[in-house]
Amino acid sequence: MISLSNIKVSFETGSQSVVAVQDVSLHVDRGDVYGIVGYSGAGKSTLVRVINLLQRPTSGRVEVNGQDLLTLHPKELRAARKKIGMIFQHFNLMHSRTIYDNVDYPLKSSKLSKSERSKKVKDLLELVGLSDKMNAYPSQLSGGQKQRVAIARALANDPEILLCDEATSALDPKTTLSILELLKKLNQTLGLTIVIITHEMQVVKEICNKVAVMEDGRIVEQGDIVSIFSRPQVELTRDFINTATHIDQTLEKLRVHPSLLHMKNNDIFCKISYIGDRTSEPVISTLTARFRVTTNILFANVEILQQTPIGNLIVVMSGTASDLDEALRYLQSAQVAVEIIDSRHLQNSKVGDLA
Ligand SMILES: Nc1ncnc2c1ncn2[C@@H]1O[C@H](COP(=O)(O)OP(=O)(O)OP(=O)(O)O)[C@@H](O)[C@H]1O
Repeated sequence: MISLSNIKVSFETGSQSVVAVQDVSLHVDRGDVYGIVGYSGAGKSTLVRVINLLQRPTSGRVEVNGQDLLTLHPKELRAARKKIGMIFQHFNLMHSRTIYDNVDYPLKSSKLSKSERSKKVKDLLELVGLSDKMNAYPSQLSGGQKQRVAIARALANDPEILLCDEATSALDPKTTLSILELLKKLNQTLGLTIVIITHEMQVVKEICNKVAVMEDGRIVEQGDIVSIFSRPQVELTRDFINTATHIDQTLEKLRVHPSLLHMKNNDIFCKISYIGDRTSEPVISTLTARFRVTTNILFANVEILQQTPIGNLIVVMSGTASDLDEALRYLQSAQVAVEIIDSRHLQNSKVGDLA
């Protein structure tokens, strides 16, 4: 559906040149909900604006739905752009017009009759749950409601793609979830392909089936959400995941209150991660039953991503040195990832040695 190849975007400001996007290739399939995550300044907004050529790349190729956008004439490009809706962090509604008029606005150049247009606007407002706000003005709506209006407006020309530029960043967590639910519904019922850029892995976790992680204008890691969450390859991705799964808050608490660990000589302080329907209980009970290793669970979390459970535990394992070695070998053979955080037993190991 979307294929970006070797995209570079640089901005010339006076004597300086800023490279915002550097050699990015990205492929989004029809029906994907594709997340692009990165900290501020990573180049996400610039990249997403390349998809509808709001930002022309300095070099590279932009293909959308089989069309090479950079070769289109202005009229063809306008038609192609109608099939790509976009929503923004600050909604960008017209404040002097009613909600009805905001949604109707993109239909001005359509071939629909007046009554067809009116039906379309009403249907769209119903789809986003705002039929009763038709005659209100944007200033009379909450942030979540404004974003719903923006979504209805973005859907007016029946786009096949919806680009979301930090669409939930100005909303509280509960409203964020309701907007993500709506996007999920649109993806499932209309088959809408969605690209979401965000600085929150939490958002990606809720709704995306694929994710790319951006840093300094480059994509440093990309793949399906379950692989990325269960086996992140780069430190930045781990940081984002640890924040989204609350692991870093737990580690911070343990750093501040090390007495909570109750560690003895041989003990191993580690993170255990597993994927699929294997639950933590058999793993932990096997450690005790087969290897005489007891496990103190300091934190446990299961995320369900794309119907796949991914479990993370932070534990202290206690036992004799040889029993602990055997237990670690068993965990590895059982496809359970172990990341040593600190270990007196393995004095010289680093975090991630056994991951
Ligand atoms: N029009 C512009 N002129 C000059 N530099 C720009 C322009 N637009 C973006 N940049 C620079 O390009 C880099 C990437 O910016 P971009 O807005 O794409 O990042 P981002 O990941 O979306 O961050 P944020 O979430 O803060 O918007 C930044 O260093 C930014 O200053």
